[in-house]
Amino acid sequence: MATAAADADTTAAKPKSVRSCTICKSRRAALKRPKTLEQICKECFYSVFEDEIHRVIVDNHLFKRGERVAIGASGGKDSTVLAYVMSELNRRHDYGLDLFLLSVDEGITGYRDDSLETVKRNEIQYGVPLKVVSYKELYGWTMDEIVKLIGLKNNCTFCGVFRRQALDRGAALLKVDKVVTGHNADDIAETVLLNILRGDIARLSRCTSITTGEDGPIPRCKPFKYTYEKEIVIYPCSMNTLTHSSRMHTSNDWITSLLSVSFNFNIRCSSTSLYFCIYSPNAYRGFAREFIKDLERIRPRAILDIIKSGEDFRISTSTKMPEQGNCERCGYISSQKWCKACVLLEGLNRGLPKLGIGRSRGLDNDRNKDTKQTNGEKNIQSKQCGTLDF
Ligand SMILES: Nc1ncnc2c1ncn2[C@@H]1O[C@H](COP(=O)(O)OP(=O)(O)OP(=O)(O)O)[C@@H](O)[C@H]1O
Repeated sequence: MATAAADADTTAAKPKSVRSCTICKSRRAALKRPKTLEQICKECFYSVFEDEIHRVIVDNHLFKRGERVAIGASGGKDSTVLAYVMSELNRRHDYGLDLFLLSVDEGITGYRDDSLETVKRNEIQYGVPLKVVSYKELYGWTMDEIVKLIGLKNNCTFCGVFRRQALDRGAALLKVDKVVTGHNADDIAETVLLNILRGDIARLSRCTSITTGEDGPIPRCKPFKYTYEKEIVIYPCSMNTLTHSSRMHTSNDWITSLLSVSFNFNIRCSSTSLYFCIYSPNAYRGFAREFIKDLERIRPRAILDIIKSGEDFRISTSTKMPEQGNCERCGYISSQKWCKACVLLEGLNRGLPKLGIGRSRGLDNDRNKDTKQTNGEKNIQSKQCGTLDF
């Protein structure tokens, strides 16, 4: 009778087929590239990963020589890898950029305080100066205090609105020309999907742009627009002699896989921020994320295809987009009388924290409808969606 042990012995006795790297054809393949499913060696993975990002930067003319660029650094995996890759490429290809790390401290105990320690280490490791701005100093409130007042529901709205503005304010203090963020291909595909599910045409039309905010105070770029999240996770490992289990490429448990290997990388990112924010139940985004991960398992190209679909959406020429002006209170860019941060702050300070949450409530009630007809034109306004975009 065959036993499990005997089966295991037979399997162990089978000679393993040794594949060579499909790129260099000489070294042994060490991993299946998540984006293309090519079997490649670590060295080739390391260089295609960086070369693709370099090509994205060059082909999209993301930077000009001499520009000052702030890297939005949360201490999480994406922005930590971004900070490393940006400083490497800047040096190797002589972009001539002045790089800075810019962190927003939302005041979330046990989450951001831990990841900020990582950013402080990165400042020293990569030799890139760091600026930290906090919600407390900018708005008088920490997220801990806001959550205490309003509870978990809707807190992402406050955090997303405040963070976007805080990054702009920090960037202005640093006098930078651009901000880069670690939004990756998975994030963008998720956002496309969510904007479709919400019918948010205004955001859908801009969420796939590699550079946004050119009409605002400081443009934002996403050099990882076509970079897969799984590859961002593998990249630090490929620099070392770590071996990856195939599980890492197959499901969401790559996070667990990553945490289970030694964090002895050149790139150190905070393990706390590998998980979602402690205040963010974010169920809706969570479903979209899971859906995209499922699609990716069946067909890795799905992520790029969703981004492509988002890029190819055309907004009807009779649709009037919101006109940008300035907040009458703080001067920040706004299509309303007051910017969203001022509306939310007014609510917090008046003890009416729900003021300004939702699609048509708040100070600008009458003016804040999603759509209204003006001379036969459909006027589209963005809906609140928490931390979704920058
Ligand atoms: N507190 C922050 N300070 C500075 N930049 C931030 C902050 N939070 C987010 N960002 C920027 O926005 C990007 C996307 O943020 P998001 O909250 O979606 O985190 P993420 O996808 O987990 O990225 P990361 O792994 O870098 O935290 C980050 O990669 C970073 O560039």
